[in-house]
Amino acid sequence: MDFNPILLLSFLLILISIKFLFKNSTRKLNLPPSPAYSLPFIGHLYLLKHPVQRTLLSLSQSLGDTPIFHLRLGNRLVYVVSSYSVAEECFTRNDVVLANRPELIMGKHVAYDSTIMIAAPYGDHWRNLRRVAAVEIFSSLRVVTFMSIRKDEIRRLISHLSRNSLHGFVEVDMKSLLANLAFNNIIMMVAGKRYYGDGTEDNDEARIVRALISEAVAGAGAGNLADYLPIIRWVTDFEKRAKILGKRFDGFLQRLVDEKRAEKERGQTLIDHLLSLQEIQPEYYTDVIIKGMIISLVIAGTDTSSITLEWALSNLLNHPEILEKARAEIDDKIGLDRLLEESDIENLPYLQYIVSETFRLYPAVPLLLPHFSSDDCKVAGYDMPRGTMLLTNVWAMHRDPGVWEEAERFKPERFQKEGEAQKLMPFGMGRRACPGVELGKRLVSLALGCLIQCFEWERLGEELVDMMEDKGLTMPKATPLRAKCKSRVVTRKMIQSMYVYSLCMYLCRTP
Ligand code: HEM
Repeated sequence: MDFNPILLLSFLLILISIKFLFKNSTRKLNLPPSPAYSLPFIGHLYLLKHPVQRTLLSLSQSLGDTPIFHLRLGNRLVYVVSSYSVAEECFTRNDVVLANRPELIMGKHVAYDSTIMIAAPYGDHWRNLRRVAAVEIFSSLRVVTFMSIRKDEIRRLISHLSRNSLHGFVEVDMKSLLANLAFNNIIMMVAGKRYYGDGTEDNDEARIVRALISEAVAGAGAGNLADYLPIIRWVTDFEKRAKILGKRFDGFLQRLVDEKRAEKERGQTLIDHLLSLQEIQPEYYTDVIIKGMIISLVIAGTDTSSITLEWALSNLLNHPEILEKARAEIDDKIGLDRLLEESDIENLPYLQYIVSETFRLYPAVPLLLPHFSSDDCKVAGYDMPRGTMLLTNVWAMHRDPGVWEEAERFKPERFQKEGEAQKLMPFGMGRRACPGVELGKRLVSLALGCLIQCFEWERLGEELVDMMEDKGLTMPKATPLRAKCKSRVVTRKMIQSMYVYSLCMYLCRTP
């Protein structure tokens, strides 16, 4: 090939001008502080250790307790916010600009090219998904209609726990039982079927689906190197695994949709409603839209609720005096003749304080989902260029000693003070905040209240329950919760009434 010096010179000149322009444009920007030593190519990625929320808090402390700082993570500019007031500014004044989501590998392969509600960019398509979900799942009417599902699933959990615990303490694996409760609850709303309980625990599909959810949630966290460094995509099998996961998830979702489609009459589940919409507007309500809606709810609504319950129960086991106080409140207001109902929750302030304190110290999504700026904006007086990823360290905000007295202590009583709950942000804020707040809070409060009312609880031994967190998008416990429980008298009464009810139903049906 001929060597052309003019071409080479022009190429070098272009490179120098691009570098000069880029330098000039970034020099003018007033960026928030940043840790020293951003290495070539990887930037600050070498600092990102698990659990990421703890690392990010240490970094903000090392920069003089700054409420906002920036990191260069591979080829991304990332802002980290750890103060309520700056987060509030992001999700009020800058809410539209920051309502976007960054493109992540899991989003591409598991979330139908980031077209599903949790991952979609801000715009008409996302607005439409939220509108459909608001009508079909999150409206006050639907939340009340689904109450019978929550109640039924919790009764089944109690009945399962009581099986061997009527006459003494038995050891139970609470992590998987709570995960089953949350998953059944969602899938009943979505498809009208349940996967766990009734002796179906060993059902192959149930085990596969639980593994799929765990893998998707674990791989979608903010600490995933492959999302920042293209080379990691090439040299590891992360992307290949994400593709396989996406295919397997899709297979499960398609089966759910096809099962419903094959039924002769349309029922009242979310899939039924979406299939009816598909008949009217087939070009918009495609199977991908329906499957995307289901996966959004399954991923966002399962682990979040069950993990919160696991943390709450772990705290009660480590603080028996708080557990006793909660039980005394329930016994006093409801007694031992009937099971706690959702309508009782508003009369159980101490139970509500325990739930709020769990959301404070153990927010299920510690960094919210990542946001992404679709335009230049200003945050806390600093410039935030278009294309910046925003991580909101809610975990750190909820432990800020300047905001919370004895911030590290599990102390539900703090919420007696009016206005304290308004300082929490476990569901995010603004346009992109969690639409499942009401469903999540109701399930967590009712399930926790019933578990306190129906059982005595003990730790496995003298040792406190381990309270370290594992990695992922949500904040699972590093050590899954196992505990000992023993049925109380109210449980026996509930089981007897369930038997009587089943017997009556059987006799009514028998000619
Ligand atoms: C204790 C329970 C729950 C917690 C702590 C929780 C928390 C959150 C958080 C922090 C976000 C991200 C907000 C942001 O990025 O700014 C979120 C988003 C979301 N949550 Fe929840 N959630 C819970 C339960 C649920 C339930 C039960 C459902 C559905 C049945 C649900 C559906 C969603 C959806 C669809 C999104 C994505 C919203 C969007 O991007 O437009 N969540 N949730």
